[in-house]
Amino acid sequence: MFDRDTEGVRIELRALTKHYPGQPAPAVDNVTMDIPAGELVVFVGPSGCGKTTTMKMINRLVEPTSGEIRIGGQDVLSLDPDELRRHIGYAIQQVGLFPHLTVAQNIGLVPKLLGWPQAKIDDRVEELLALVSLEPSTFRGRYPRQLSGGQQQRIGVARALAADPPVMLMDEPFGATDPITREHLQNEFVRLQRQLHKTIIFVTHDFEEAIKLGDRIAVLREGSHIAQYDTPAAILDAPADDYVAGFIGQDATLKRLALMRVADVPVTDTIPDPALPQVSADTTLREALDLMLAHGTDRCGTPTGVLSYAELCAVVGPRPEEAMTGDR
Ligand SMILES: Nc1ncnc2c1ncn2[C@@H]1O[C@H](COP(=O)(O)OP(=O)(O)OP(=O)(O)O)[C@@H](O)[C@H]1O
Repeated sequence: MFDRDTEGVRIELRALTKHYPGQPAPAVDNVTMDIPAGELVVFVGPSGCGKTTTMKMINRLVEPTSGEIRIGGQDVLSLDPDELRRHIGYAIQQVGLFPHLTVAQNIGLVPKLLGWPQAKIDDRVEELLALVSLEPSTFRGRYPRQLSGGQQQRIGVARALAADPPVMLMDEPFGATDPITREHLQNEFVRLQRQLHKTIIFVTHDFEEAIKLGDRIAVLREGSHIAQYDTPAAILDAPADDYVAGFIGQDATLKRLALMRVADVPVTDTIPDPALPQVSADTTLREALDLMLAHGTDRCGTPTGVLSYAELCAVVGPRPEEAMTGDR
């Protein structure tokens, strides 16, 4: 199988099509796309455009009508589907934890199927619970009904990571949580992916989530046709057409701030001021701006000094619409 290495491998879709029987048009129509090794690619698009169908063909929960899928160069359609699924992490909104199994048993399910010795499974469960910020001694023996929605989704992500697959498919995995929990899970997930370098396809309706998590975003139309496939910054700077611009909405500048971190901005005032609200190097500029607004100040303390509102605005430069009406 393609997972001799636990870091990501490339995924290639070639003329991939799914026509469900009895439907007038294909749900996925002739899609060709490369997902680079170790990158997180987000599929965004309206309900029914074929995001889930595209994803489910990759782990063969849905059989393609035609086309090719390669993972790490290997032809997926020639592999045994059950065997394939044991080597691809899969996390979904409904989580799908088994109610009669403990957290530890749920996480250990795939490693057990793969024949890992129990001691190795136990170690892995401990490691994964810590990774998703749940105290192992508190949570390993609990049943899913004894967890909050956000905790269940973390277990879902831990379970998908259990056998250290190079490829993860994630279908709105944080969808069922409130905005604060969701933001927390997203931040943790960004941190995790920086360490793990999996190849991840992540489906969401939420363009903000796509910007925050994606190395690249595929904006999809009906039939999974690709409207634009590029980095978040490139899409925000130059949306391919009105359809893509519609996803970005009015606040492109704020979204660009969410892409940058405090560490990206050189500050001129390098004298620390502990009286100011403080941010870390990893805080996004959007969060730094929110903090300034919440404290009614135009400055905040950073690990290297003081960041001002003016410096923060300067990094995003002119807004795209201003740039377009500039001196041309
Ligand atoms: N098993 C099925 N049989 C027939 N049609 C289906 C089946 N599953 C999905 N479809 C249809 O295929 C199209 C694409 O569905 P899909 O679930 O892939 O879209 P999606 O973009 O993931 O939508 P959502 O964001 O609402 O989950 C829809 O028109 C849907 O009704």
